[in-house]
Amino acid sequence: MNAIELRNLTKTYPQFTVDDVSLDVKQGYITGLIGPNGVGKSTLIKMMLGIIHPDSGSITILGRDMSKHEIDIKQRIGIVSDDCFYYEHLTIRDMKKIIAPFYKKWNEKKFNGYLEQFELSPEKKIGQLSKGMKVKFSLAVALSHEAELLIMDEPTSGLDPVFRREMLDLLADMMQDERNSIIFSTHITTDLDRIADYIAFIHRGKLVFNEAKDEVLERYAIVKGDLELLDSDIRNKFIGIRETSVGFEGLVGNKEEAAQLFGDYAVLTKPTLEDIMYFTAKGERIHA
Ligand SMILES: Nc1ncnc2c1ncn2[C@@H]1O[C@H](COP(=O)(O)OP(=O)(O)OP(=O)(O)O)[C@@H](O)[C@H]1O
Repeated sequence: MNAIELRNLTKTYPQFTVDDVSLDVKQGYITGLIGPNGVGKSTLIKMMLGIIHPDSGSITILGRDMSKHEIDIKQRIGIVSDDCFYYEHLTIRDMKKIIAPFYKKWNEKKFNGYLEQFELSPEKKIGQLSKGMKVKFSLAVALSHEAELLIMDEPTSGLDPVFRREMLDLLADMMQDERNSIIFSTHITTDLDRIADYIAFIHRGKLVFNEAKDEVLERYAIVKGDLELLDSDIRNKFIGIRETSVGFEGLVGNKEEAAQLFGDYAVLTKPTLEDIMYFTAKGERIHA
């Protein structure tokens, strides 16, 4: 079963299009949504949350059509972002009084526990919270109403390393219940190395792939070698390539094919998610 099903989603801005994206977010797993700046990650997430509406396509969340059941769906999802549209002039306590009655399964004890754990004072005004504190507050809200699905837009970008680690542990705890799911947009790919099961890679408004992280890391390879190995046919085999005066380093999407092609003449290594993002952006080629 899928926690989220996006089908043929398209949204056009004057200078940018989310272009026919279909994506399944599997229930029971953590999916990382990765991609360089400005490729459409936030636009996709805002569509999932009903904040902006697609020009065409459909969004099904927890088995229900988002365009018809937004209020019911939002009972069951948690939203984590530093941009949560809370009222800036209210204190955390007063904001909670507005939010809590909306949720049928609100757990006040849990919420107060998270405020304490995250060192958030209930007296503090939302407008005075730092970026990281806003993320902590929205995480406290998300974890206090038994959300089955967390939708998180760049949740770790404003967080210090200590809380980042703590947050990843909290997410891992949530995943103990196998019905729960998380989608998590970021360009801090090391967080995903740690916790993601699936990786959805967006580039220039298109989905490049959505695959199990381990399979992605097995399928791609970094190839390093001398410049004399390169001619135009060989260059075309690379998704992205960086050439210097001493040699080249590039990303290929088929490790076996590259191993046959280069034999002992080049060195093949396992890429990181960051390598995949970097070379795909550099190569500017969609290969899905
Ligand atoms: N309301 C809008 N009107 C016009 N263009 C927009 C609007 N919102 C976003 N865009 C454009 O859509 C593109 C994608 O933006 P989006 O915020 O989805 O990217 P992103 O992948 O989340 O980037 P980042 O990692 O930098 O947060 C950008 O070129 C942005 O300028």
